[in-house]
Order: sequence, then C-alpha cells, then structure tokens
Amino acid sequence: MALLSQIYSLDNPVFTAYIFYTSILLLKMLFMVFIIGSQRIKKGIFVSEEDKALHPKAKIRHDDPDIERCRRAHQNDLENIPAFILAGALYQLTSPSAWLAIQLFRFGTIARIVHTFVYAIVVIPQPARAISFLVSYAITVYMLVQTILYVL
Ligand SMILES: N[C@@H](CCC(=O)N[C@@H](CS)C(=O)NCC(=O)O)C(=O)O
Repeated sequence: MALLSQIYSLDNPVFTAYIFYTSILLLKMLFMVFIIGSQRIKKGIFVSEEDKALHPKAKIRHDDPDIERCRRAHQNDLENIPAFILAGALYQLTSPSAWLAIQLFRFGTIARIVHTFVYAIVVIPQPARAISFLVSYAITVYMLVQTILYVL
C-alpha cells in the first residue's frame, strides 16, 4: 500500500492531474461570479438597496431571467464541484489505475465546463445540460463507490 506522502505528491502523475483539473474547476466556479456581476452592471439590476449606490439607474430585482440563469448555473456548480473534488481526493487512496483516474478527472472537468457553457453562456437546448451534468455526477458517484468498496 502506497504511503499518503507518495499518493499526494507532485511526483505522482495522478495527483498532478488532480491538482491541475481541480484548479481549473475552481477557477471556472469563481468565473461565475464575474459573469453574474458583469450582467448586473450591464443591466443595472442589483439585489440590495445599498447596491443602488453602484449604478446611476440601478433597479432592485430578483427575477431577471438572464441573471437568474447564471445564478442557477453557479448554484449547480456549488452543489456538484466540491463533491467532485472531495471524491477525487478520496478515490486516489484506492490505488486506482493511473490512466483511468486521470480520464475521470479530465472528463469530469470538461463536463462541468460544458454544463456552464450550455446553461449560462450560449443556452443550448436539452438534453445538452442534462448529459453534461450526468457525466460529472456519474464520475463523482463512481469514485465514491470505489472508495467505499476499497475500505470495506
Ligand atoms: N438542484 C438541481 C438538482 C438536479 C440537477 O442538478 N439537475 C441538473 C441536470 S437537469 C441541472 O443542471 N439542473 C439545473 C439547475 O440546477 O439549475 C435542480 O434543482 O435542478
């Protein structure tokens, strides 16, 4: 059994891939803040009375369809990306095939980027969003099941 210091080491290509893809995912999630903020400034739509000081024509609204769409995409990231990152960290303890682990991290990350793209950037009809969601969701569940089976 490998030592923790060998698993979570930058000499281990699986861990290096994990660091790479999870950093991209976290940046993508933080990018949603920028997208939502720029929509608010462009439309002059804010959420709290004090925000009126930020824009000469500011309106307080909670129902703008474009902003709400971006907020839902961000919320969906918050529901799924932390679980994916945690599952990936645990899965590495199971001595997985390096090739498979790297593909899971890669495709899980790509799927979450596609989810944002089809939900909040371009708006592509279903089942585009459902498929991208399910790919990363299934990968998260797979890594967690493998982890549970490993420790049983
Ligand atoms: N919190 C989600 C749970 C189910 C889910 O994540 N569904 C995916 C695939 S359809 C999704 O992208 N939901 C849109 C969303 O969370 O706004 C919801 O209310 O829809």
